[in-house]
Amino acid sequence: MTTTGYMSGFGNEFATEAIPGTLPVGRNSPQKVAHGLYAEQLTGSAFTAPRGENRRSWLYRIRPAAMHGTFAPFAQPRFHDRFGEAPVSPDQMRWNPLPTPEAPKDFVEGLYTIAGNGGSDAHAGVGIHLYAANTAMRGRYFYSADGELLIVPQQGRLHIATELGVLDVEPQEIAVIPRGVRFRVELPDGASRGYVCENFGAMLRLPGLGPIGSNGLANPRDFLTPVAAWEDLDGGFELIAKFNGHLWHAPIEHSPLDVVGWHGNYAPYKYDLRRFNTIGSISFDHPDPSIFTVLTAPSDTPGTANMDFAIFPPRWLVQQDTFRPPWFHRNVASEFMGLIHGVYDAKAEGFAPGGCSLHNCMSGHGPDAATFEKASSADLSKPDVIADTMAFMFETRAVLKPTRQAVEAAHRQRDYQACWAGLQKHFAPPR
Ligand SMILES: O=C(O)Cc1cc(O)ccc1O
Ligand SMILES: [Fe+2]
Repeated sequence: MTTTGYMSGFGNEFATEAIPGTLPVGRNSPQKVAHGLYAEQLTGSAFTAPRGENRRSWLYRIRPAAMHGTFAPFAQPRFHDRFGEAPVSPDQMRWNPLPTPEAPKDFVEGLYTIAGNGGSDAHAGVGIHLYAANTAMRGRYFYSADGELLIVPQQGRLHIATELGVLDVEPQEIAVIPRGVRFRVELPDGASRGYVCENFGAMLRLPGLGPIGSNGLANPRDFLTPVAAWEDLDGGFELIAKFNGHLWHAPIEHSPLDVVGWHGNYAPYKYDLRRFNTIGSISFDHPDPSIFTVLTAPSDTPGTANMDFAIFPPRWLVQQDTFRPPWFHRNVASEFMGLIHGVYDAKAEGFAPGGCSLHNCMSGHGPDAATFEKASSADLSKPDVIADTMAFMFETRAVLKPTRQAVEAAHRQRDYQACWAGLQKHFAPPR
């Protein structure tokens, strides 16, 4: 039964039942569960993780997750963890959008790994994937045991039916599916594309706000977790798993989306990026992009994230005696950027919605020549408004190694570095 609806809050202890009386009261695993269901715990953190980090949910379902056939390798050669097979150069790189598939492709078939680092063994790093798909997943369910999936649709809505409920997301919204949670994606608008960050590290969370105070950036109540929804389907279905860097599939005789009620704090969620409370300088200078962090996945080193997810939303620029767009820079972190909507303020041309760029550790980058010329002579007595735009960045601690298919792709802009070639020498030392 497909119930739709959401519960608000980030990482809350939720409780939801699609049939009243499903959830046991005062215990998790009674001798007999209501309505003939099975109880099953799904744990996303070490059992003994500190309370604030501890994530698990109790699922009350028609059949346990253990019931399926034997896994065999699943051939989808574009989706994998083989980062850096081609030499990893420090070149700045940019790509046009992934072409729309000609043949039918569902979400899993449409995934295309562009870069990554680390892996599931290390519980550190990320896989960065694009997707371009045109059909619903039919009779097919997927999960990643390797990482949680941060899904950023760029074109076309996604109807994501998960074990814990249904998420409907549209471009400028994101969805996060925890490691291990099984789901099916349908495409209400047909041909769809976007970006996926598979986070092998500690789970994404809201950043600390420090002196910003108790409100701002992404506010917890704007995160939405689905209410329980179940389907009771028998048939010859397929369960696809990403496990230890490889894809596997097993026959399954029923839909695994059969959870009638659940409670806990390990669950998928969605967030509308347009709700982000953007904070910036109201005096001078352009702040570090950490001010735009939506979610962060920490590493073992305090303050040095495995991965940060930052956005560049519409905002006012009012800084005085300041070069207002992003400055020229080099960072220890590595930056993968995508554009969901509109134009990005550091790139006048060539960074297309659906496209992406990679600026690795210590590789110089910044505004292109056209943006530099315009911003260095802009009238600062008036505020600028950056409207109708949504870019994002997956920023990682370790070098992002592009895949061979990404380095060799026809849709890679081999002339990307030329965007800085027109920067003039203006040096005029005093005589
Ligand atoms: O490279 C980029 O465009 C992303 C970025 C934006 C910004 O405002 C400051 C630093 C930074 O890396
Ligand atoms: Fe940058």
